Formats: sequence, C-alpha cells, structure tokens
Amino acid sequence: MASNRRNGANTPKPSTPIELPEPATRPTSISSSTPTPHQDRDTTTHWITALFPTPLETLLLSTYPALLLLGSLFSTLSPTTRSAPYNPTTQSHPPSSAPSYFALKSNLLNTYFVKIAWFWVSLAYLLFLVVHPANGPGLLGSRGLVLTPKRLRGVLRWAIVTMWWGGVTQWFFGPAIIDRGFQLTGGACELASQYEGTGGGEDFVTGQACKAVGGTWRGGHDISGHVFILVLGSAFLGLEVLPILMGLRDERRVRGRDGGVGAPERELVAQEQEGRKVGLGLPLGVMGLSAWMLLMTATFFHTWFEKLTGLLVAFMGIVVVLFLPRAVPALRDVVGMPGI
Ligand SMILES: CCCCCCCCCCCCCCCC(=O)SCCNC(=O)CCNC(=O)[C@H](O)C(C)(C)COP(=O)(O)OP(=O)(O)OC[C@H]1O[C@@H](n2cnc3c(N)ncnc32)[C@H](O)[C@@H]1OP(=O)(O)O
Repeated sequence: MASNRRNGANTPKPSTPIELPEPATRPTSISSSTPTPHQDRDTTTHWITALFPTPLETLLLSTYPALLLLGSLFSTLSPTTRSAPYNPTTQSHPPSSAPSYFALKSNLLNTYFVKIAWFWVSLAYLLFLVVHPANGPGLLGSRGLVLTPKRLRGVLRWAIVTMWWGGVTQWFFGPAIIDRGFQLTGGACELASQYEGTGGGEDFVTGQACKAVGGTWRGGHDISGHVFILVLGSAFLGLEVLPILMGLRDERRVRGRDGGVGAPERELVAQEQEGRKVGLGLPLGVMGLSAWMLLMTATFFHTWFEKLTGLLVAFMGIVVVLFLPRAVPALRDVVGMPGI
C-alpha cells in the first residue's frame, strides 16, 4: 500500500534497524516494555495510516474474500453443483443429492475440525507461545518456561479474540450475537408438531436450542458461523506468526505518543532466532485446513450475504485486537503487538 510505505532518505533499511538513544521525554517503562516508533517517524502522516496492513498482511487478509468469491463462482459455474437441489432452511444440499463429500454436514473435517475449531486455534496458538524462542525461553530450553511480558500480552490478545468468538457464537449476556441478529431481522423458531401447544417457539431463543427440539430456525439473517470462525481463527494465527516468519521484511507502522507514525523501535529480527520454526507447524496447519474449509463452505453452503456478514464480523475482532493497538499507544501498552 503506497501510503503505508516510508519514503526517501528517512526510510531505514529493513535489515539494519536503527539504534537510537532514548528520548528524554519518553517514560522508561514504555521503552522497556512496549514498542514505540523510531525517531525518524513522520509527524505529518495521518495517524490512520498506522492502521493500514503491511503488504504481506494485505495479501493474507485478501485471501479470505478471494476464497469466498472463488467458492461462490464455482458453485454458480459448476453444472453439478448448480443443478443440485439446495434447502435454504438447512442452508445445505440434501445429503441424498449432495454434489460432493464436502457438501455433507457430516464430512470428517467439519465434524472434527470446524465444529471444534476454537479448540484447534487455541491449542496451536498457546503451544506456539510456549515453545517458540521469540516469545522467551521455551519449555524445550535449559531455563524451562518463563512467563515473559510477550507471552502475557499474547495470552491477553488470545483471550480478547476468544471473547469475541464466544460472544458472537456462544453467549452474549443471553443468546449469542448470531442468534440475536437472527431474531432482530425477523427470524424465529418454528416448532415441530409435537411441541405445538406446549409453549411458543419464542421459548427457543438460540438456533441450537430450536434445532435440538426438532424446530426450524427460519426467517432471519443467519450470519455464517463457519465463515466467521474460520476467518477469525486463521487470520489471528496468521497475523501472530507473520512477524516471526518474516521479521523486518514486512515492517509495520505504529503511532507514537507525539502523534508521529513510524516503524516500531524494536521490531523482531526473527531470522536470527535459533530454532525459529519450532511451534509454527500447528498454526500453519490450522490455517491451511481453515482455508480449505472456507472454500468448501463458500462453494456448498449459505447465501453470499450470510458469508459476507460472517467475514465482516470476523474482521471486526481482528481490527480491534491486532490493528487498533498500532494507532492507540495506550491500548498497545496493554495488549502489545505480535512478535514484539
Ligand atoms: C503461557 C500460556 C501457556 C498455556 C499452555 C496451554 C497449552 C495448550 C492448551 C490448549 C487449551 C485449549 C483451550 C481451548 C478452549 C476452547 O476453546 S474449547 C472450545 C471448543 N469449541 C469450539 O471450538 C466450538 C466451535 N464451534 C462454534 O463456534 C460453532 O459451532 C460454529 C462452527 C461457529 C457454528 O457453526 P454452525 O452452527 O454450524 O453454523 P453455520 O456456519 O451458520 O452453519 C449452518 C449449517 O451449515 C453447516 N455447514 C456450514 N458450512 C459447512 C461446511 N463447510 N461443511 C459442512 N457443514 C457446513 C453447519 O454444519 C450447520 O449445520 P447444522 O450443524 O446447524 O445442522
């Protein structure tokens, strides 16, 4: 992104980070614990540019709409998928005429990966925090596990993203945001005949409760939970491990307390980290499976609008936890930034 790049003589070479003396006005607690911009920061740049993703982050984030478009395009162009009957109430093709194994709700990846996706995302991320040397002495090292500030902030970012996942899909002071959205847009539980007369469908305020009694969750806008969880989980993992994988080759920008925007002072030179691949296999594996299942979801399930809202709600969580701290120093002091 052109406006995201520093220009001319002020640009430090990515491979040679500039060592600068601490400015007299900078509180020592900040320089010792959280990233602050280089002194060559551009005070004329608008703070909003600190929110812009780097080129590699842009590439990562743009894969999600690209996969959704690709899947939707395939389902429109493929004669087999296009002609297969689709049931909008179950949001799927009937199993008897499913155009592919991955069009079945019972497919193994759906059952053991997506339906418990937050477990896999959490496991991959927490293990990465524990074992990768960039986060501090690891379990595999001679000093044993040390609870470093980087690890604490990493756990905090994971906890916030987890709360977003929980609020959207599980519980939000009552029904989850997805269920509340469904009811607000006119949806309700239509009960199966054996429950009629025993109480209203309004007793069942979540899609899960409604389906559990054989009812039909019908009439409202149902944000795609699959798109949401797959995008939120894999984008979180991707943005967390990217600085470790790429180091200064993909320099981020942050806004300092004086309003200037520049590169964080202590960007990680991950290439110098010994054993830098340790702990990255599971996050990358989860990201790969998520990409595949996102493509399958886009091809065989949901309407395009349900997929779009799933994507947008996931991006909201990512922006708050991983991009907003770059522009808000006070927030950055608390949650930190991946790799720093
Ligand atoms: C320093 C620190 C040291 C610490 C060191 C620790 C060490 C390491 C410890 C690890 C510790 C971990 C701790 C984790 C703790 C937890 O997080 S455990 C929690 C685990 N639980 C989960 O992950 C649950 C995740 N699932 C969910 O959130 C929801 O089920 C979902 C997936 C978002 C909701 O999706 P949904 O209801 O299926 O809704 P939706 O996408 O709208 O789909 C509609 C229908 O189309 C179907 N469908 C849609 N797309 C597809 C598709 N692609 N294929 C098939 N069917 C589809 C759906 O199955 C659904 O059908 P029904 O099932 O309703 O009939």
